[in-house]
Amino acid sequence: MQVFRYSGPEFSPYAEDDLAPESIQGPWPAPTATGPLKATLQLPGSKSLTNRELVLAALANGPSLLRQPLHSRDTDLMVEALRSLGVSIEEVVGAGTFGSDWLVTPGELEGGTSIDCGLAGTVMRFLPPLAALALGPVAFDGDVAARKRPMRTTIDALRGLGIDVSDDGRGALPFSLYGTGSIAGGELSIDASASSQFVSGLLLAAPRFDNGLTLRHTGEHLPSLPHIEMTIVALAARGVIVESPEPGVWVVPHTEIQALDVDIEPDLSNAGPFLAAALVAGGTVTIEHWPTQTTQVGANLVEFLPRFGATVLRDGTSLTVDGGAGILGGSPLTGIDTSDELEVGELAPVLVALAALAGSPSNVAGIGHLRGHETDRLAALTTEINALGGNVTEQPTALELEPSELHAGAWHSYEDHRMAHAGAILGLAVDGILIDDIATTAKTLPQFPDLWLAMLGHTPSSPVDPAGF
Ligand SMILES: O=C(O)C1=C[C@@H](OP(=O)(O)O)[C@@H](O)[C@H](O)C1
Ligand SMILES: C=C(OP(=O)(O)O)C(=O)O
Repeated sequence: MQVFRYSGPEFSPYAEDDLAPESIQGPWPAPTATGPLKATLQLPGSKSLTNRELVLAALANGPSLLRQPLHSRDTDLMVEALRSLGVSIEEVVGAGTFGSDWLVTPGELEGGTSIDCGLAGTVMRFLPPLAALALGPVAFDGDVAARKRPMRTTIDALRGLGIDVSDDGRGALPFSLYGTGSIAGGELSIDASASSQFVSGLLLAAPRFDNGLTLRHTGEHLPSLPHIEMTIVALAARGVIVESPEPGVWVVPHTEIQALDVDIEPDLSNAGPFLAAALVAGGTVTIEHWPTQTTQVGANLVEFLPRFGATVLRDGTSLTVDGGAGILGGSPLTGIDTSDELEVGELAPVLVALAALAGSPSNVAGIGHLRGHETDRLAALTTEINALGGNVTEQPTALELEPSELHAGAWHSYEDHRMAHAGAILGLAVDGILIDDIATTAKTLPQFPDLWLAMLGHTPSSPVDPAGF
């Protein structure tokens, strides 16, 4: 078996103080697959669900227990921000494999604080409406890369709600708001075409506005609709019924947000690269605790991976992707053509990585707003795949891919966890891919390098069945 220059720790089920795989210094040689897979994995909790439940628990009418939440950079930033606003969040020993549960006890929201959003869209878009309910100033900033992400809609929305905001006019971080302790609410129009998170952030806080909120999206385009649905379902579970009398309009009543103990589902979008690996290496990858019903966009992998040639099997609460012989076993992938609007934009980097390895052309369309994600994902994917010999044409809102032989080379992650995932997928089939910053996966899955190696049979101490190797 090939030996990799991996110097990270043996897999341990989460070390509280060591979330980032910082022990991995320098470029990470993406391991190639040496045979068909037969791996069974558990994955940590969903970023999107964890950060919604943290916000709702912070605004609720009593304490809420979050079981098996995600412990990662994005969720830790949310926890720290809420604590600094006066919310108590205690670590509680739970039954989860990947860290403690969180007991969230709401308190009176206090301003006079600064919030580090890191590069987390959910922190920078969900927290300002909540922070505006506090009394006093709250400053928002984040990583250098975060200062490029679209925030004008949040800033305009706050002003539309009567909140005083000071910013530098770029429509981006940093900015400060001055809360007066309450928000009247009522009618508000926004253009959420750059991100669904603008809508979700307002809906999450709106039950605490004196008059609730009637929110109208005015732009032509509204991305990531399933994530708005996730927000509406999470609110409903806490007794807040959001009505949508017509597409792009949401009515949130002024009402109490009920305290609720919740189980956080595993992150199905982060299952993407692992399930995709079966199509490249061949064999099977099974994810345990796959929910039978979910609002997560990762559930759509069940629809997309078969279009490349996979078979998907459900067995109780496990989901298995069978890649057959896989590319490495001589079975080429079929390229895909997505519809006009890819609602599951979060999955795009994984789909594009598979498309780059496919034996027929692909068109991954309707992903223009991914230019405002952790990086401009259309530009980053095009640059990196083409640098390896790929044939990607970047269109304003789509990527077109033609089959091409890829070769060894550097893969830049651009501080984007899903770019790192895409590089790892290519590395399964292409020897000599060096990922510059695998540690960036700590944004939503600090265990990514360990789990990836374990899936490939490299760390027998991990919670993976290495049978078949
Ligand atoms: O609400 C959420 O949890 C998310 C919404 C989506 O954002 P966009 O609408 O900006 O794509 C998604 O891509 C992101 O990863 C998570
Ligand atoms: C777009 C993403 O993240 P964020 O929540 O920071 O927007 C993502 O995880 O793909």
